[in-house]
Amino acid sequence: MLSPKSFPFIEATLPIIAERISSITPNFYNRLFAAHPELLDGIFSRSNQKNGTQQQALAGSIAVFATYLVKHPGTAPETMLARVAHKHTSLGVAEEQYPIVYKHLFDAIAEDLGDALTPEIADAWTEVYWLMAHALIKIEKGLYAQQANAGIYAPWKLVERAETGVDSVILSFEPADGTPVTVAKPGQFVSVRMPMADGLRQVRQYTLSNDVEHARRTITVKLDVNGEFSPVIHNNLEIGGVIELSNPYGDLVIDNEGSPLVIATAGIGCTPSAAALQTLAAHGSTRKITVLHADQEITTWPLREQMLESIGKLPGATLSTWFERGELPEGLNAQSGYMDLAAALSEDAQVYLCGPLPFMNAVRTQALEAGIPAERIHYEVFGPDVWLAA
Ligand SMILES: NC(=O)C1=CN([C@@H]2O[C@H](COP(=O)(O)OP(=O)(O)OC[C@H]3O[C@@H](n4cnc5c(N)ncnc54)[C@H](O)[C@@H]3O)[C@@H](O)[C@H]2O)C=CC1
Repeated sequence: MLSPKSFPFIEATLPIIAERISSITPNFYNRLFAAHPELLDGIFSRSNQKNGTQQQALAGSIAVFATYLVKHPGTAPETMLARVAHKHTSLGVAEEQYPIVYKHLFDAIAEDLGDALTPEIADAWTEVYWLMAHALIKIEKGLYAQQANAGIYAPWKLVERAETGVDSVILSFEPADGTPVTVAKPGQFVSVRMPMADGLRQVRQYTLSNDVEHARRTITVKLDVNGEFSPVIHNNLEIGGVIELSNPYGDLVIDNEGSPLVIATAGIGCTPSAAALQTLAAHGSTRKITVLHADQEITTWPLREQMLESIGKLPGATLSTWFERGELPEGLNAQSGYMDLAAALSEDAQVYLCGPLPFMNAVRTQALEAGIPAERIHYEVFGPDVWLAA
């Protein structure tokens, strides 16, 4: 909890920090990478640096955390902290890195605010930083301790590869050494680390799309021709090829039983839902599940066969689909255009969303307007969570 001494300084400077934070974070990352270029090899994504989403996500999380301390003293933004901690642990972030981030972040703040940063204000924001850092370190230690091994990455061998939808590929890996395998949960992701053409390693997180409870990792990767990572996965990885996968992380997990579920996905955003449906079916779940999926057309829907097979095994599941073009398929409760969530919602529903950001904005608004409280609307964002800040 924020000390009474710091509270008025944070309350008074929150608007100025919130306004300046988006120009402070780019300066912070420049300083950090100048002092620690090794962090660009296998931890930070240079694409997210270039397109600014990493800076936005950091700025957003600091602003959200400080606002929380001021508006709800004694509580913490649990969802945000858990989300950040799961991402950090999938990258191997360690306690020793927090003082390094502190130094460069506060140097950037000092440069930006100049004389306006009095010692009292600096002390108050230092307290905020360490409250957030210690909260994260605690969660991250707990997450590391839950793993079957003490490492960050282990080598995994590609054993199966299949095309799905358009431009997407399902990749299944088996352990390439004796590292003990953590059993994953549906909805979790792994970090994938691979060397790029210039030798620098890059990392991306991919949701497990199948086999979550087995000693096997299956991910589904959509090709982004303008991206850096997915073309390497698509073009350079052949059966027998070995890459590095992290232990599984992610807190957006769907339980076998409970109140009615509404799972609304679009495009490649169906990967967590495909894993959840497969696992629910394997456990013989009788939960009431409304599956909604929107895609460009029937042939562009990735993991379609797997999802339809799982839905067929779930007595409580129903499916509705929306397609922007092409002939509407039979038997899939298909409609033209964008998804309309309203008809699927019941008062006690837990709603899970995953898809491109414009889709999530649209369906989240529909759910809120239909009276579903925000805490029952869960979502997965691929990449830095710029949505949370917004
Ligand atoms: N949760 C996340 O962070 C996700 C992010 N993405 C990002 O989005 C990119 C595009 O993903 P694709 O699968 O190619 O999606 P896409 O561009 O094929 O769109 C899939 C469907 O989303 C729906 N949609 C799109 N815009 C909408 C809007 N304004 N309102 C309502 N519905 C809308 C449409 O039904 C569309 O067919 C990916 O490359 C990825 O970077 C994709 C999936 C999940």
